Amino acid sequence: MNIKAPVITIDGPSGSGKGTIAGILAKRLGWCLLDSGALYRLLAFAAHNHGVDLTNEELLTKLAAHLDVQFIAATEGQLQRIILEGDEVSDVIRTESIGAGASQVAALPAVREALLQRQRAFQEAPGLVADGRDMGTVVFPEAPLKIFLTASAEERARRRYLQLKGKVDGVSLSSLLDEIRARDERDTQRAVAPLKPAADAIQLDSTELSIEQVLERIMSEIAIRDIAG
Ligand SMILES: Nc1ncnc2c1ncn2[C@@H]1O[C@H](COP(=O)(O)OP(=O)(O)OP(=O)(O)O)[C@@H](O)[C@H]1O
Ligand SMILES: Nc1ccn([C@H]2C[C@H](O)[C@@H](COP(=O)(O)O)O2)c(=O)n1
Repeated sequence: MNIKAPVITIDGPSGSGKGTIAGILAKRLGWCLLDSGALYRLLAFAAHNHGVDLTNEELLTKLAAHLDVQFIAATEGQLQRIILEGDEVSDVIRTESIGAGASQVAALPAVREALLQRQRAFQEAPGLVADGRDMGTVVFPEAPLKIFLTASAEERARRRYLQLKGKVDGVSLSSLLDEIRARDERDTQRAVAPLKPAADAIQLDSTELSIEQVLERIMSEIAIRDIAG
């Protein structure tokens, strides 16, 4: 019998805290981590490096199928590291412009299909925490716990501003808010695998919650379902 490892999915819009929560949760549970947005970001970044236009679905699909990428799991003092074609790109793929490119390539159906098995391959024992936009609806529809994490666009822009201020030149709250709204629009309105809560997802609005309060809510849902041993 093929018993699959349990999956906790965390979907939601940009800046809602998915990546932060997924990373801490995976560490606390000792589970694997899938940052699916990183795959779309890597594709946008690789396309830029190889001179592939972000509208060229055929070439992007080939690039997606052959992406030479390595995720190195987080250790005690270090976050997860991402290596693309031999170079560490963990930080350079995090800019808002790569995020916008990722959102653009993510709207192409053949690109999503090319990345599907690569994402499912992360489902390994003892379990997987997966964050993204379609984890609960498309990639892991059988997941025993699905979280849809949101926060107001203003709060998400404020969080992003605090994160980038002092590290990135010329960052402004109003341009971050515009970028977040544009990405929300593209991610929710695309025809294939749009950002939306799965029918059986628990919706959590983190606008007024701290990171620790969000984690507490999720840990109690894990306990109710008895899915983490
Ligand atoms: N509940 C919270 N309260 C305050 N700050 C938060 C909260 N959750 C996350 N943050 C902060 O908000 C910022 C964005 O969080 P994070 O990168 O995890 O969002 P995300 O949903 O993964 O975004 P993206 O989809 O763009 O990768 C980080 O600086 C993080 O520390
Ligand atoms: N499962 C996913 C994950 C990400 N995307 C697209 C849409 C996002 O705007 C972009 C970057 O993701 P982030 O790193 O900000 O989480 O990638 C998607 O379509 N599906």
